[in-house]
Amino acid sequence: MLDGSSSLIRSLGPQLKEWLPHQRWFAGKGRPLTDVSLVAATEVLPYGTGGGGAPGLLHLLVRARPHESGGCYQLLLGVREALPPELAPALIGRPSAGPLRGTAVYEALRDPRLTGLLLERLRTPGTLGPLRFRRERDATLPARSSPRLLDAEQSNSSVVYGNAAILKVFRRVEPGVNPELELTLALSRHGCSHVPPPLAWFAAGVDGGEPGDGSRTLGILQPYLAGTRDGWQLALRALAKGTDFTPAARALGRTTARVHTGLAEALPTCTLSRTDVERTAQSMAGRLEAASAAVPALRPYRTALLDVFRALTVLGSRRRALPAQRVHGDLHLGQALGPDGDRVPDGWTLIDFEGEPARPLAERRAPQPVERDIAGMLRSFDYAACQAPAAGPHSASSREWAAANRAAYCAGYAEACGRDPREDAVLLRAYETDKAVYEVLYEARNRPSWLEIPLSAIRRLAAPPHASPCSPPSA
Ligand SMILES: Nc1ncnc2c1ncn2[C@@H]1O[C@H](COP(=O)(O)OP(=O)(O)O)[C@@H](O)[C@H]1O
Ligand SMILES: O=P(O)(O)O[C@H]1O[C@H](CO)[C@@H](O[C@H]2O[C@H](CO)[C@@H](O)[C@H](O)[C@H]2O)[C@H](O)[C@H]1O
Repeated sequence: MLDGSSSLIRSLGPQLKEWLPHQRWFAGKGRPLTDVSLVAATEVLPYGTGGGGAPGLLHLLVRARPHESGGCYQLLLGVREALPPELAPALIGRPSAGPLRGTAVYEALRDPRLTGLLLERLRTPGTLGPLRFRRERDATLPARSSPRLLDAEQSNSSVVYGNAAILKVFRRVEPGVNPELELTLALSRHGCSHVPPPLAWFAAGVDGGEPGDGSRTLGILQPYLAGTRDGWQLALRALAKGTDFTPAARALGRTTARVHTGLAEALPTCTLSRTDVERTAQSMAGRLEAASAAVPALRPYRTALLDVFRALTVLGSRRRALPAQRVHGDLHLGQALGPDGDRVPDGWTLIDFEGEPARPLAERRAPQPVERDIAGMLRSFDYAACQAPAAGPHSASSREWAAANRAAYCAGYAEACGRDPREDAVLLRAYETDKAVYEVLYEARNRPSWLEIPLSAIRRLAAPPHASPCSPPSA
C-alpha cells in the first residue's frame, strides 16, 4: 500500500462518498454509502514529478460499503495544484490532510494528458506495483492521439483514442478474469471476425501474462469501429423511415450463430444434467418471486409464469442432456454494431461480453444454453417495435414488426448453424420469460414509463404457448 494513500482516503472520504453515488456506473444507488475503504493504491505517475503543473495519476481499488462485499470499484484519480477550466467539472475534492493536502483530486479519465499516459503504459507491457500491463502479440496500438471520454450511458467508462482504439475501464471489479477479455481473446485468436480483438489489457494481481483467475481484469483496449452505430439506433432509424429491417435482423441472427459456434469451438462446453436444468428453472422461479414482490403489476401472471419454468424442469427430465457453452450473457440490440447508413450489414460486430454486471462472476462464466442470448435479442425486437412512430405495445403494426424481425433473426441463426432456435420452444420461452421478468424490475426501477413494454411481453408469455409471436420454423 502506498504511503499517503490511506490518509488520502481518510481525508477525501466524505467527498468520495458524495461523488460515487452520482456516477452512472455506481451500482448501489438508493442506499446511503456508509464507508469507502482502500483495497489497493498505485502511483502511476507521482504528483510533482513532471514539473510545470504536470498532473499526477493515482490508481485505486476501493470498497464501498454496504454495497460491495467481494467486489470493489476502480478509480483513476488525477492530482493537480489547480484545475484548468475544462477540467473543473471533474473535481472530486481537495484532501484536508496528508501529502496531497489542498491539491485538486479529480476524475483522471477526463484528462487527455492522463488517458494518453495510460495508453503509453499499455504500449509497454510490464508491471507497476500490483498492476500488470499486457499487450497481445503483433497487435498494433494507435499513436497517442486526442483521447476523449465517451459520454454514453454505460456500466463502465470508455476512452476513445483518435477514432482508432477504445479503452474500456471496468468500474466494478471482482477477483477473476472478466468474461469480456476471456471471450473476445478466445474468439479473436480462434479467427472469429465478429468481435473487436483485444489489443492490450491491464489487470491487478498475480497474473503471469495470460488472463488468469488470480487477477482482476481492470481494462481492455480494442480497435474502435468508427462509422458504426448500434443495432438499437439502426432499428429505430429503420422504423422511423419505414425501411425493412428484416435483412439486418437476419444478418444479426447469422452473426450470433457464428459467435456461438466460435465460442463452442474455442472454450469448454458441457451438457446440463436433469438436476442442472431443475436448478436453472428454480433460479428463474426465484427471480420471478422476487420481482413479483417488488412490482405488483407482475403478480396476476405469477402462476402462469411459474408454469413456463415448470415446463423447463419437465423438459430437463425428458431430455437426456442439454448442451451448454459460454455465451454473451447480456445480448440485446445495443450490443451489436453495424455500418452507419442504410447498407444491410453482411455481418455485425458484437460487443460487451461482460454478461449482466449484477450477477456474480462465477455465474456469468458458467456454460449456459445459447437460448439465453437468443431470448435476449428477441426481447430487444419487442422493445424496438414499441418505438415505432404512433405505435404502442398493443398496436398491430408494432406486433407485426416485432414478429417479422424475431422470425428473420431466428431464420438467420438457423442459416448459419443449421439449428433453428424456434425448435427448442420450451427452452426459448423459459429464457425469454426470465429476461422479461428481469426487465419488469429494471424498468420499474429505472424507467417506469417503459414498464408497459416488458409487461405486454409477460402477458403474451403467460398465455398458452400457441400465442407465441415467432412464426413457425418454416417461415
Ligand atoms: N469497439 C468499439 N467501436 C466503436 N464503438 C464502441 C466499441 N465498443 C464500444 N463502443 C461504444 O461504446 C458504448 C459502450 O460500450 P459497452 O461495451 O456497451 O460499455 P459498458 O460495458 O460500459 O456498457 C457502446 O454502446 C458503443 O456505442
Ligand atoms: O446497459 P446494459 O447493457 O447494462 O443493460 C441494461 O440497460 C438496458 C437499457 O439500456 C436494458 O435493455 C432493455 O432496453 C433496451 C432498450 O433500451 C432493449 O434493447 C433491451 O432488449 C432491454 O432488455 C437492459 O435490460 C439492462 O440490463
